[in-house]
Amino acid sequence: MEILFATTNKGKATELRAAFKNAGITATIKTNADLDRPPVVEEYGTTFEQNAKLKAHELADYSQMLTIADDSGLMVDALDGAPGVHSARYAGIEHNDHKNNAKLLAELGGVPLKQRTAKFNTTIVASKPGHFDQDLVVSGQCAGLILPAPQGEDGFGYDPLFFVPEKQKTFAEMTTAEKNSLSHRGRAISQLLQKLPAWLEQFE
Ligand SMILES: O=c1[nH]c(=O)c2ncn([C@@H]3O[C@H](COP(=O)(O)OP(=O)(O)OP(=O)(O)O)[C@@H](O)[C@H]3O)c2[nH]1
Ligand SMILES: [Mg+2]
Repeated sequence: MEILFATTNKGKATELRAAFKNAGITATIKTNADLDRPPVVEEYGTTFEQNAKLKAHELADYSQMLTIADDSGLMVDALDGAPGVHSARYAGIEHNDHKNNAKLLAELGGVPLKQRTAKFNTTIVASKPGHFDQDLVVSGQCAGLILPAPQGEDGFGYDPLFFVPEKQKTFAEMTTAEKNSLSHRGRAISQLLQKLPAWLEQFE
């Protein structure tokens, strides 16, 4: 089986491929980087589900492949849920992980650790070209704390700041397998893998 993962984020692709492999699924996972001039999707939705559907539908139309897309974000309680659906472009137009992390730390300046609670969400949508009214939608969450300084070298995005109390580690201090075992994305992917076989059957 060949699946397109409609993403430009290499970290997401690494985690999804590892989770599929760990579950014994032998699908070939392609991403936008494997396509010739893939469309750039404008993520103008106001929810994770809307943005995941925008990515899945545009790339499914373009590639005519079975397509999944992931829209994720970090919700920080002391910031009233920001950056939320705007997590990728938190630092503005010229954003990158480093600038996003710096902005997050600045916004949380002076807030004590106990009040730096946050939650990650991943929503994944699976879409079949021509059948967008039958999308499969799953989500996963993970709770943690935003540290006052980065810790760890692995992962991507806000990983060095996101501390998971049960493990006493940030996501950036975990292996891919360990992060997948408890992360928002890992949980969404396990929902996806549970539901995918029955969802695919309706198209046979
Ligand atoms: O610390 C993190 N651990 C994660 O597990 C994680 N997953 C996503 N993110 C960040 O949150 C935004 C999502 O935006 P997003 O869903 O639009 O993704 P993206 O724009 O990077 O790629 P694409 O899939 O849209 O092409 C981006 O800034 C990502 O870097 C994470 N940060
Ligand atoms: Mg994006």
